[in-house]
Amino acid sequence: MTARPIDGKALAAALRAEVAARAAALPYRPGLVVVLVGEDAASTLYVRNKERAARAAGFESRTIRLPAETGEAELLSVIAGLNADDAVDGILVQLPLPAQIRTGAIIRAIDPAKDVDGFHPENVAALALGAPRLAPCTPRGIFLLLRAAGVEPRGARALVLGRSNIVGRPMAALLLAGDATVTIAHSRTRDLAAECRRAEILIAAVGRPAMVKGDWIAPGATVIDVGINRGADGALVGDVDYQAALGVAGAITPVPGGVGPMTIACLLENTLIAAAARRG
Ligand SMILES: NC(=O)C1=CN([C@@H]2O[C@H](COP(=O)(O)OP(=O)(O)OC[C@H]3O[C@@H](n4cnc5c(N)ncnc54)[C@H](OP(=O)(O)O)[C@@H]3O)[C@@H](O)[C@H]2O)C=CC1
Ligand SMILES: Nc1nc(=O)c2c([nH]1)NC[C@@H]1CN(c3ccc(C(=O)N[C@@H](CCC(=O)O)C(=O)O)cc3)C=[N+]21
Repeated sequence: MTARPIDGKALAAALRAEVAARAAALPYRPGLVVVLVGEDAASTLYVRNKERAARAAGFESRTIRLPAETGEAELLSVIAGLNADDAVDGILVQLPLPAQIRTGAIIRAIDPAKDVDGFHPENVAALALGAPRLAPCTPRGIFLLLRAAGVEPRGARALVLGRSNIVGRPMAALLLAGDATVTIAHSRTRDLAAECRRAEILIAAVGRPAMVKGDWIAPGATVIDVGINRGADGALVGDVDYQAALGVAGAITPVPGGVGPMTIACLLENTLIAAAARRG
């Protein structure tokens, strides 16, 4: 048996086209601003992809690039300016931030109505209470991928590998809101392989190249690979041993071309949602 690949690139293109059509019908252009502090290679790539997608959707899109040595007070004042700017519907501060800046202080400073990452405590709380407002883009994109692949979370045993604030935790909350039976595994989990093997839906978000082996996967399971890692040859590798998984899983997302493009499409969708809520 060969697993069915889930084409995130195609689904993301469809969602982006839908967002562009909805944006074209508005009497204003939705505005998205990305703030990038320093020059982390992966972040630079992501920011470029995002800017291109936002422009193609007809958004007003801007990237503010600040030097790596920027202080917290300086970044807070940039955010205050964006909060006050009526043309700005969405603010995304690219993570990770340099060590001299407290990430929590920055996230709390963003107007929750413009928090298109869904990382502000108010938006996190809404999701935790089962009534998501602006949901984090990667988990939201994964949820849409599952739906498009015809995978029903309701009643399914789901395993989320990873508990970060940007992927693992919100992913678990969304799956729970979708009536899955959710387990969260992490670096202190005793028998990772055994936990994975029980899952009908396996979401890998650890940041370890090809850590999830073929024999960790239940036959027929749906495998979502969030990992974006650089292999020895510089190529992108996911968190799952893709070749091995193909022979066991029922469906699987590739890297690249799986979760990543959906993250960007959902960022555009969140910006549209934020704009509609702010501007009516
Ligand atoms: N495609 C996309 O759109 C996106 C992709 N990514 C990618 O997804 C991956 C994860 O990102 P992110 O959540 O930010 O990463 P973090 O490093 O913040 O979190 C990793 C999580 O994995 C757990 N973990 C790490 N090593 C192990 C191990 N050996 N065994 C078990 N658990 C382990 C950690 O456990 P503990 O908490 O115990 O330390 C932690 O909860 C990365 O490759 C990242 O590049 C991220 C965002 C978007
Ligand atoms: N505030 C904040 N929000 C984020 O959402 C956020 C962040 N910080 N920091 C970094 C991670 C990582 N991330 C990715 C998004 C898209 C791709 C992506 O487009 N990937 C494509 C292309 C990759 C390529 O061509 O190299 C793919 O997987 O097919 C990857 C990674 C968002 N993140």
